[in-house]
Amino acid sequence: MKGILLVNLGSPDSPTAKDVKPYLDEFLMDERVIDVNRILRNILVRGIILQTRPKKSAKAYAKIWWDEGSPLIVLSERFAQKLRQHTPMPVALGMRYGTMTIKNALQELKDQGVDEVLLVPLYPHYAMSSYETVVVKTMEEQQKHFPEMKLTTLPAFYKNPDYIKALSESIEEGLKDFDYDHILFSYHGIPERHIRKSDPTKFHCKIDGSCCGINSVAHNTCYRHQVYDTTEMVKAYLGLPEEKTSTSFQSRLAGDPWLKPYTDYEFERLAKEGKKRLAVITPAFVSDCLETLEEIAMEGKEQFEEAGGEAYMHIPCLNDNEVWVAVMAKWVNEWEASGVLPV
Ligand SMILES: C=CC1=C(C)c2cc3[nH]c(cc4nc(cc5[nH]c(cc1n2)c(C)c5CCC(=O)O)C(CCC(=O)O)=C4C)c(C)c3C=C
Ligand SMILES: [Fe+2]
Ligand SMILES: [Fe+2]
Repeated sequence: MKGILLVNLGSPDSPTAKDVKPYLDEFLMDERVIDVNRILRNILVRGIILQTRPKKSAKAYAKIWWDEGSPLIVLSERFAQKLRQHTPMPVALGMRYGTMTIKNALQELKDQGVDEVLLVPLYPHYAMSSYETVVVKTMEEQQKHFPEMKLTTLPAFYKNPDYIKALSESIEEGLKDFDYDHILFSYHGIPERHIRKSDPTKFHCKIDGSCCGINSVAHNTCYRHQVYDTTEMVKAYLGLPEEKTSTSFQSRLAGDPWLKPYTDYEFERLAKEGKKRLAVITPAFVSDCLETLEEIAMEGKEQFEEAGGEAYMHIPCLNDNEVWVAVMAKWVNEWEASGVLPV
């Protein structure tokens, strides 16, 4: 029997430093997230970052935590629950980091008689620190614990017309009562080095957009290329004027150069340029989470208003939006019926 495994990033069990620490330890010790050799990663993560970050992150989590738990987990569960109503197949939900493990989710599917799994990384874009690490971890767990299971993976859906339609319509809905001067597409950042590492040709990606018009196999794994494609396709779908939109990258850690422009600098630039009413969308995330609810909806608002902005709105992620659930149901049900995956 076929079944569906949804995988998102994960969250700590509670917004306390005690629970945030082991979660961040697992997250940041992932070689695809902090991609230096193991010894250096140990020093960097355990010797430096984890000395102070858990307390700071726990405070941020406490600001967005819901009675039911972490927004990312609750919203992913709601999405899974709605998807179950649209497909006859068993649907399980696992997280790349934390206690809701991929192994347990695979076990849940096995217990329901599933021997053929479609893995759905809940990320629209390919990055080694998001999509790729989910695929690698799931393959490891499958080979180790469920060798009899067959595993297929949904491709990154950043330019799939059904996804673009669902995302665009959700943005349109979010904007219906907000008269905006500008829409900022803010994506999670990654170190520039990750772009070069993920380029199979080793020479295509120039990290300035000059390469993106040249057809290349590199685009299949280029996060920067893919997010700009999403922005352009949404702009085209909604007929948004060029001068009223821009793209930026949020959530960087100190150290190496990350993809630019940085979202926090953009808040200041846009406000100073007289864009008084700003809408922000965050399409790197399918579910609202710490990075959208705290960094963008709370901190971002403050930064924009301090720089002279007057009105600010964060448009929610797709979460358990009905159109989005129907799109995912269409993709998984087509896979069940004919083995065909969306492109
Ligand atoms: C080297 C560090 C990081 C990389 C690279 C990175 C890439 C990346 N992350 C997401 C999605 C999410 N990240 C979230 C939180 C988060 N991310 C990092 C670091 C990197 N992410 C940290 C340290 C944290 C924890 C919070 C903090 O201390 O600031 C979340 C939110 C999780 C939640 O519980 O709500 C998401 C989602 C993507 C898509 C991505 C690469 C494209
Ligand atoms: Fe992150
Ligand atoms: Fe390119």
